[in-house]
Amino acid sequence: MASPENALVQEASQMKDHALPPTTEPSQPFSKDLNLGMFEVNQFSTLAKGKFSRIYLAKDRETGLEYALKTMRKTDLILGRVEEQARGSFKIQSEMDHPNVLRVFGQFEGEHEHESYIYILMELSRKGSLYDLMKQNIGLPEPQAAKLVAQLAKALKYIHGKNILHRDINPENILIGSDGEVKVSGFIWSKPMVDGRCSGLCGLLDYLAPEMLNGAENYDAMIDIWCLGVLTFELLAGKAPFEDGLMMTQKRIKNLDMEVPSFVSAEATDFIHKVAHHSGFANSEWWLTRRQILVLDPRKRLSLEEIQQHPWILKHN
Ligand SMILES: Nc1ncnc2c1ncn2[C@@H]1O[C@H](COP(=O)(O)OP(=O)(O)OP(=O)(O)O)[C@@H](O)[C@H]1O
Repeated sequence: MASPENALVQEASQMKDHALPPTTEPSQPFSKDLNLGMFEVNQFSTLAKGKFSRIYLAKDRETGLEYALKTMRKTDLILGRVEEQARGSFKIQSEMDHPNVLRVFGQFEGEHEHESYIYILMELSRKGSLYDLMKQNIGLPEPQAAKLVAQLAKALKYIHGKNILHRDINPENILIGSDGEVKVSGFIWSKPMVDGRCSGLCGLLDYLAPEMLNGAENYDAMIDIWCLGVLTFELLAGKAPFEDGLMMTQKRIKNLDMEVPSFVSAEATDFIHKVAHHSGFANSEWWLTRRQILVLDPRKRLSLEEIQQHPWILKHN
């Protein structure tokens, strides 16, 4: 099973001065120190619960702008040994500025009913997460899935371009913006790469890459591409490809033991599948000449550029 590892402790970032633009959606970090009193928070209506957090709708009393406020009890973070990661993730995410990455606007600390909390003020995702979206569906329509995957590839290219590995791409960490666009979040396990590589075991069991499970001391950006492949499968099939008991899931990942359902189109299957299961594709020109996403050897996985050029992505975008 995934076990946490410590990320770098990082200082909270310096916020730049700004004036809030006259829109209903927040777009800039705050120039002043934040505190809970500045926001109207309905504590009885939780937007969602995370592993270490609760997320509330928070309205800026001065501007009326709405945010999502993530509240994390310090005791829970310390017990879960993730306090450093939580602080580090804010630093990483606050330096991101991309339409497909969830924005964070500020971080502050405070006391509430004799407990210490860390608060993170974020862009509000009004449509929840991919996890919420998939709860209602048995697989998404392919055009919708291909659009989401294309946006995710763009977001990952941006994140990798900032020398960061996300390391926890999964449906709960992909939020949906007001126009249905992808917003990557959940940077708690994200880490800067050193010479293009990272180390440590982390992430959701169903999404762990084989090189992590095989104990690779360090790995590269292909780890996130593996997760993108697992996610593509789950978006289309309605369940993750290796979903099973704890030990079996690991075994199945290592053996690439998965079966794309027959209702998934040939192009989409081609995008995600190990061809051996589908003899119909074993001799296809695409398979023989190009690499795939869900392959055991990270060096043979599609790159983010190749993903964007895949016929299934091009057809629906
Ligand atoms: N900005 C947001 N707007 C709306 N809902 C959100 C927002 N951020 C998170 N959520 C909801 O809360 C859930 C949990 O959030 P998140 O995954 O960030 O918490 P966590 O599990 O404590 O943290 P992490 O994934 O970093 O370990 C998400 O799956 C999503 O449904």
